[in-house]
Amino acid sequence: MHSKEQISHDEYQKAADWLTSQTRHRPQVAIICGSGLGMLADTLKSQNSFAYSDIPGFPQSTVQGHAGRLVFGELNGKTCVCMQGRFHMYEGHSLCKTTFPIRVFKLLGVETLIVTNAAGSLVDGLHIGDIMIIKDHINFPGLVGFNPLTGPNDDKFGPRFPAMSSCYDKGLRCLAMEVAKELDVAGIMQEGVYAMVGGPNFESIAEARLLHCLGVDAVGMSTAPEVVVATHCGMRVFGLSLITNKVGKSYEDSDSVNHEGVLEVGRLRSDTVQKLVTEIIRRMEINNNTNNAV
Ligand SMILES: O=P(O)(O)O[C@@H]1C[C@H](O)[C@@H](CO)O1
Ligand SMILES: Nc1nc2[nH]cnc2c(=O)[nH]1
Repeated sequence: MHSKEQISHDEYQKAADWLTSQTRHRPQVAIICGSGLGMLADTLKSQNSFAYSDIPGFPQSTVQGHAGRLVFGELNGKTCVCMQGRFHMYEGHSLCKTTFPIRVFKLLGVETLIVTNAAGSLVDGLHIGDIMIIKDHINFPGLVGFNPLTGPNDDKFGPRFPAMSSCYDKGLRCLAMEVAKELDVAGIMQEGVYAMVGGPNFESIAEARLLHCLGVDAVGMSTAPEVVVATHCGMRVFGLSLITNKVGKSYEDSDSVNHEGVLEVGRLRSDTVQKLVTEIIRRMEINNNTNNAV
């Protein structure tokens, strides 16, 4: 599935112009809700929401737990746009379609992207229900050429060869830990490395052992392409993985993971994730003088 699909600048612009004509909100922060974490969008005040099917160029969500709505609104003094449902490579979307909303957000003036996901833990220190602040990622599809930036570079968004050595903003990671301490949830939070695999199957035991050997703390099926595209166009990025399951590394393990279980942990922890993100957004500094539109 090495997609050659290209999306022109005009197509991103068309979606951005349509949204601008439909809502008075001009978002500074975009939030992507992971599996089972869609209720984050419900916290926005003065909401305007749009079904993905109504937005020019948007793909459709096909996964349970991903509603398929873009919600605009205010959160603790910041204007936000929330993806209630994301797109995954395994749904059959090309990677440039999977990441289509990110460039639309850029054109809307978004400066900061907050990504959330559900992920399986590969290490002893990360338990079900813990929240991992993403420090770095391994983009497995990207390493073998499945990258949303493949194809002619759109210089209006960013450079041909973008650096990825500091894509998860350090200031926001420190802020998240401070907030976690104040909310008394620091005990379930730590930084770690997220790896994206293509999915949709969960890991075999041998794959889990390989990921563990490679230094992966948590594994999932999303996020890295979104972060690559956001970093390429100069956005500040913050990411959280909710640990929904342990990834079995022993042939003696009898537990096996399933999507319903993943969604259930999302529901159980939604309140904590919501409080954390809301408070981080409240304290986050926004550079109002930056005109990010390209
Ligand atoms: O959208 P995210 O990355 O949170 O979803 C994860 C990966 C799969 O889509 C699904 C598996 O249960 O959860
Ligand atoms: N690949 C993968 N994705 C997940 N999403 C939630 N849990 C998991 C997991 O164990 N593996």
